Amino acid sequence: MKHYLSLKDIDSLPDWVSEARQLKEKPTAYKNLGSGKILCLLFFNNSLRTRLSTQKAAMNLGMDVMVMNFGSEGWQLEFEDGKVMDQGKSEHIKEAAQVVSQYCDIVAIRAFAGLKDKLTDEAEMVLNGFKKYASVPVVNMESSVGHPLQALADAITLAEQNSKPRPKIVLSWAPHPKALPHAVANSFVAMMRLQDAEFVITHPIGYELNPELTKGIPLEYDQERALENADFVYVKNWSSYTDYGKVLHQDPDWMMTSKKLGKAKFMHCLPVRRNVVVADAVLDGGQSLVIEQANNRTYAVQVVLKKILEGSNQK
Ligand SMILES: NCCC[C@H](NC(=O)CCC(=O)O)C(=O)O
Ligand SMILES: NC(=O)OP(=O)(O)O
Repeated sequence: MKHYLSLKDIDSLPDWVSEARQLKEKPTAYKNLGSGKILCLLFFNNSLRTRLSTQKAAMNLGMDVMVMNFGSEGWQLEFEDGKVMDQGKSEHIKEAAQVVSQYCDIVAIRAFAGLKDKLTDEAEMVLNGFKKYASVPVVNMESSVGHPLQALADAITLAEQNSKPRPKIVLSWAPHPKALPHAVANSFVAMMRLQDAEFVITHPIGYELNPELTKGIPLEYDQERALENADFVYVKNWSSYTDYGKVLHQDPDWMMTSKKLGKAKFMHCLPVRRNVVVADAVLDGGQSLVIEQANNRTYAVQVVLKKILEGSNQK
């Protein structure tokens, strides 16, 4: 494997999950694999988990890590071909990606959706720009349309917590004051296609995800009905896809509560707005898996980095 850009780069999810769980047992078992290798993390958006878990995973593999925040520290990058660069953008992706490649062995990138223009976001300019012009493997740390490291971590958490042959898993939309991207929900849906589970999506009318990604998956607009007999409830806000990037309403009735959750386990990628997305009692109770999900981010990205390092060592 060269890049890790989406779940399509996983050849066998069960194998990767089991390898990640082995790494969790003995995190420094491959300390020599990354020795002398450098990972460069480029952030165009904020992060807590992705940044620290990726640094930790790289260190577990013996790699050195460099981090750069483009939002506040880097030059503003231009992505358009043939552009007359006489405005605010100082550097073109063509030079930036080639230069960064000279300083590291793997580059990992976070660049969220702008949520202004669907076509621009779906073009994945930042990730694809690096993929095109960088000469080192590229890892997606949440792009416009996907968060495949989160989905891999969630698959690890489900494997650890599930005791049924075919659990019922519900992806439930929640209210939020800001317009948020579709990336986490999209990758969760893609990951669920690789699971043996009864999977249902629930959200208010107008919050349908990209129909190409959700084709064939049951959608239930009645949240209460969707949650009946659920084993796992994955809660997440996203903005409208059809009325692109808009917050249509913030219906507080969609917040996850202990009553609605019933006996199910609660999942969320974090960061989460307490008492808007989910009630305190759920996060503070024994059915919440959010802290373990964040823990598993380390082993998800560690398995990705390990596979890239093993691949590049074979050359
Ligand atoms: N990587 C995890 C989620 C990141 C982002 N959430 C956020 O921006 C929430 C920010 C806030 O609550 O202000 C998202 O939904 O894609
Ligand atoms: N879940 C997640 O990606 O968290 P951060 O945005 O803090 O990295």
